[in-house]
Amino acid sequence: MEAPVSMPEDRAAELPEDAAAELARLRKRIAAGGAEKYHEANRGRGKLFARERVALLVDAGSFVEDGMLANAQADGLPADGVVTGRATIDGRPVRLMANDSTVKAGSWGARTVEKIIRVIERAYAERVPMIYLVDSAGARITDQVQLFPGRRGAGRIFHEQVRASGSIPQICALFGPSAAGGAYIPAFCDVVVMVEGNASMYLGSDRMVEMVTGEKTTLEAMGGAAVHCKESGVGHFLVKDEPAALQVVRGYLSYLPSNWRQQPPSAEPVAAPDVDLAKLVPASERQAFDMRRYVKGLLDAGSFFEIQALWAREVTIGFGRLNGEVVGVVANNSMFKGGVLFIDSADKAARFIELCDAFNVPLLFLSDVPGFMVGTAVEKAGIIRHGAKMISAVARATVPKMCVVVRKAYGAGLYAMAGPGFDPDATIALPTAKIAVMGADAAVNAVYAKKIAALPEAERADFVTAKRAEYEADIDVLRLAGELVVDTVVEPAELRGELIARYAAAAGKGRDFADRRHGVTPV
Ligand SMILES: CCC(=O)SCCNC(=O)CCNC(=O)[C@H](O)C(C)(C)COP(=O)(O)OP(=O)(O)OC[C@H]1O[C@@H](n2cnc3c(N)ncnc32)[C@H](O)[C@@H]1OP(=O)(O)O
Repeated sequence: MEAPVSMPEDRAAELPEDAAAELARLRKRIAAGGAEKYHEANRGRGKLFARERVALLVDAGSFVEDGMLANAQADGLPADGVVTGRATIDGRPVRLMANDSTVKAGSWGARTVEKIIRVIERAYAERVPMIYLVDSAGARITDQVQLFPGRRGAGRIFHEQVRASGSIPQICALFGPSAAGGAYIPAFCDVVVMVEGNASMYLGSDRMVEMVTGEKTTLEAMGGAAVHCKESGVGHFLVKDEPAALQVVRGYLSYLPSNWRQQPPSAEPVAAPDVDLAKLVPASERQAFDMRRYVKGLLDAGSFFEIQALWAREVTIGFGRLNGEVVGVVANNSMFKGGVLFIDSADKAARFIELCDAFNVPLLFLSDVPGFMVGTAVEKAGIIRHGAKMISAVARATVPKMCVVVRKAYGAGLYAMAGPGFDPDATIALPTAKIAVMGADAAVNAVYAKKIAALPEAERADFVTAKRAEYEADIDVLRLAGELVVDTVVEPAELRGELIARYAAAAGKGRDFADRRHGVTPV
C-alpha cells in the first residue's frame, strides 16, 4: 500500500537542486516513521503503520499533510510521532490525526501536542469531522515541561475536543494503547472503535496499577477492547482488525452531517426487507423477542448501523434510514434483561439521544419497556440519577421524534421512551400496545395485596383474574386513543408508511426548547 507523503504545496521543483534533494531525502526519511524494529513488532501484532491507516481510510490521493517537518532536526522523532492533515472521505472533507507508534510508542512531545491542537482547531473552524487514529503511550514523560502543563500543553487537546463536541462529529479508532491522559482523546469523541486484542485504554498502566494498589493485571484484562466494548461502555464498536475499524469510521460518517448546521446526508430510498412485522412480536408480554429484527424489518433494507451492540443490550441504539432519510433508533430489547432499563442502558440511550439531537438526526423510539429496574443494588448505584439523565435527554431533544409503542410502555419507561408528555411529534401505538403506570400483575398486587391475603385461598385466583381483566380494559389502547393519549393506532404493516409521512411533515419544525445557557445535569 502506498503511504501518502505529499505536502500541502510541493515547492521542491522551485528549490535549488541540492536543497530539493535534501528536502526529498528528509521527507522520505520522515515518511518511513521510526526504527525498523518497531515496524516489525507492529507487523507481528497485525498492526498497520500510521500512514497506511490514513491511506486506507481516506479517498485515494486526497490526503494533504501538515506539520510533517515537526522536529525534523531531531533524530528519531519523525513528524514528532503524529501524522496530521486533511483529506476527503466519500468526497466529503475531514481532518485527521494518526499517532505513529514506531516513534517513542506514539507518545506526545511538545510538537505532537501542538500538531494535534492545531488539527482540531482547523476541523472546528472549517466545520468538518475530526478523526483520531489513536495508538499512543500518552504524554512523553521525558519532555513533560514542554508538553504537559502550559497553555498549549496536552490539556489544551481536551479543551479543544470539548469545544468542538456537538459542533462537528469526532470519531476515534483505537489500534493500540491509549495510556493515561491519552485515554481522554477517545473519551471526548462521539464514538470509539476498538480493535480486538490490540486496542486498550487505561488511566494507569499495569505496572503503575501494581505499584499503587498491588493489583496484578494486564492491559487487556484492565482496559482491553472487549472490556470497554462489553463492560465499561467506553468503546462503541469491537472489530477484529484494522481495516474493519476504518470501515466502521467511514460507515459511521455516512449517516452524519459534516457539522451541526447541516442536515444528515440523504441516500437513495431502499424498500424495507420482506418481513411481516406482526409475526415478530409475541402476543404474550412474558415472551421475549429480538427488537433488532423488528428494527431491521422496518427500516430501509440493510441500513441499520447498530452502535454499542455489545453493551447494555436491553436498549438497542443505532442509525438507519427510512425512505433514504437518516433516523436514530432507540429501542427496548426484551431479549436482554427483559428490556428493563438499567443504569448502563439509561446512560447509553441518553448519550445517543444527545448525539442525534446535536447533529439533526430525527429520533425513532420503539417502546417495549417494563420500566426502570428496582431494588437495593440499583438504588445504591444511582438508578434515579441515571434514569433522570435519559429522561432529561429525551425532554431536551428537539429533533423530530416519534414514539412508537410496539408492545408496552410502563411506568417512567414511557417517559424515557418519549411518551406523550415529552413532546414527541407523534405517539403511535400498534393495536396490541399497552401503556400504563405498571403491568397488570404488578398493579393488582400494588392495590389489592392486603385484600388478596385476607381472602380464603380458594377465592384468590378468581379475584386476581377479575381485577386483572378490569385493569387491562382500563388501559386498552383504543380507550387511550379515545382519550387522545396516543395520536393514532396503526397496523404493523402500516407503520413504515406512517413514519415516513410523519417525519416528512416534522422536518421543518421549530426547535427552541428553553431560554437559558444550559440546564443543570439531573442529580
Ligand atoms: C497527560 C498525562 C499522561 O499521559 S502520562 C503518560 C503516561 N504513559 C504511560 O505510563 C505509558 C508508558 N508506556 C507504556 O506503558 C508502553 O510504552 C506502551 C504504551 C504499552 C507501549 O509498549 P511497547 O510497544 O512495548 O513500547 P516500549 O515500551 O518498548 O516503548 C517504545 C519506546 O517508546 C518510549 N516510551 C514509551 N512510552 C513513553 C512515554 N510515555 N514517554 C516517553 N517515552 C516513552 C520507550 O522508552 C521506548 O523508547 P526507545 O525507542 O527505546 O527510545
